[in-house]
Amino acid sequence: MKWVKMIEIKNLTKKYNENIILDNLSLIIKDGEAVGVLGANGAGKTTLVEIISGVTEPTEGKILFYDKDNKIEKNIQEKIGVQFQSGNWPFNTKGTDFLNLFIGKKWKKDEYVNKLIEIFEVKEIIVKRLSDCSGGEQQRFNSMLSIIKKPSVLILDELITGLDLKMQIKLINFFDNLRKKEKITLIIISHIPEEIEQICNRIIVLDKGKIYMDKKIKEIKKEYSSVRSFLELFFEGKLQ
Ligand SMILES: Nc1ncnc2c1ncn2[C@@H]1O[C@H](COP(=O)(O)OP(=O)(O)OP(=O)(O)O)[C@@H](O)[C@H]1O
Repeated sequence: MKWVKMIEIKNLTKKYNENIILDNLSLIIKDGEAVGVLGANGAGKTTLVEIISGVTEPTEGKILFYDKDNKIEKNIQEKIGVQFQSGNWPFNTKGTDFLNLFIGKKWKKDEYVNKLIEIFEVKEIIVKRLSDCSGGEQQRFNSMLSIIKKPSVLILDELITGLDLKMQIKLINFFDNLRKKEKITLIIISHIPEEIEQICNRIIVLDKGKIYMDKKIKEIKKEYSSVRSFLELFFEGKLQ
């Protein structure tokens, strides 16, 4: 089957003052791929996905979606769903306020939204002030919001960090099935190799703002038996 180039990153550099966070990075993500982005704290993972989603401007370089510049085609970014690590909710905001805003009052009768509320177990959470919710509860709500508009590219930043094991298993399976059924393109940042191994078919390892490795999960497993063993060698500095 012929593959389609979905996201193309060309010579991307991001600097904060004189600090180079992303260093002349180029990358192509194909339609329907599930890419895991790994690397140490501060490697530039969140900055990279913030730039892809349009939250942050690059210092240099370009992001193209289906060969179109995202600066010109702003509506392309509406097809991107993002779940970032945490939300800064305005005081007093409830989950239901966000649902009213995103979907309109009709969300109560929307079958898809109600199914998501059930899967993410947020029925009791959305009626509380988000600032009063626990970290894990906010995380569940954030993840649910990321797919509420049925995006064609979904970015998950540390999806399961801070969730209890039951929820971790449930959400990994949910996103894995969603990707297979809906054929969405997934970009997942995680420090949990098993999450990446189950959902993704490719990994990108960032090291100090550069791509250290870009490989198919199949090849990683063949060479190192698992993503965890590969990462252990990487972080111990035992890879060439
Ligand atoms: N708004 C900002 N201003 C200045 N420096 C920033 C800003 N945002 C990020 N950085 C810096 O950029 C670097 C990369 O941050 P980023 O959040 O992309 O890393 P990460 O790989 O996602 O890390 P983690 O695994 O800890 O989440 C860090 O050194 C961070 O301090």
